[in-house]
Amino acid sequence: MTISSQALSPASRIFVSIDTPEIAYARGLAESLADTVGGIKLGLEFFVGQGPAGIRSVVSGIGLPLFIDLKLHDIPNTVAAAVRAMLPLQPTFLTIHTSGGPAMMRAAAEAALMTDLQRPRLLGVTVLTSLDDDDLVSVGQSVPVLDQARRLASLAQSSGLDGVICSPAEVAALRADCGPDFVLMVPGIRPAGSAVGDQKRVMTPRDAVEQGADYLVIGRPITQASDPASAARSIVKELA
Ligand SMILES: O=c1ccn([C@@H]2O[C@H](COP(=O)(O)O)[C@@H](O)[C@H]2O)c(=O)[nH]1
Repeated sequence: MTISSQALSPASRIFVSIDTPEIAYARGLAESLADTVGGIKLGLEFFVGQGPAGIRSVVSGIGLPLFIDLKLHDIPNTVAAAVRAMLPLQPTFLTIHTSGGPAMMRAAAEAALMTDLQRPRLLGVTVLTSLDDDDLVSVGQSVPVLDQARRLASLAQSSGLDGVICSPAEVAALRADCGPDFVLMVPGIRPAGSAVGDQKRVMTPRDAVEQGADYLVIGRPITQASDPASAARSIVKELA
């Protein structure tokens, strides 16, 4: 599917990351942000706590695209089976790790087609935004983050994925490498003055979009704010 990033409204670029194991809290956040953001992301913390039924409870009737961010990483047969198992939830986006290799990515891409409904778009995690060059050295990947992200994004594209997760710092290079239709979904977003926490490669929302990001994944700067809807509106305003 071709996506024109320029056609996206500021609000529709924002996937709010609801990271909690609590179903009522997650549902409350989804309801309070439904008019302000473009999508809901639920990841490992929520899925381990509440499973598929919990996901249904949070997004039912909210009317926003669902991004299930489980970052699958296993042998091809197992990852493909997990992708198939997620299809009834009708996610718009799913994640797998590109470091699982081309066979795993191809198997996941084939599995994503096994639905009569709209197929999910598969995104590959390149280098986690919580890592820097020194972290890659410590796990035996002695190349700069940028080079590793470019390598993994190109591998993801040739293996049939729809896009990747990358930090804002790599967006411009990956856009040039992979073209306008390859989805760049970007966490590590921090409005000016907000706490960085465990993230290492960060940028403001506006700078990330100016670099060429299609979608922004934003968690704590919205969900931990005293007024999450107001925090989300400020970010939309910054992007407008
Ligand atoms: O490289 C990655 C991949 C995924 N994430 C996820 O995005 C959100 C970010 O939350 P913040 O609170 O805005 O830091 C979180 O769910 C991560 O699991 C990422 O940060 N980096």
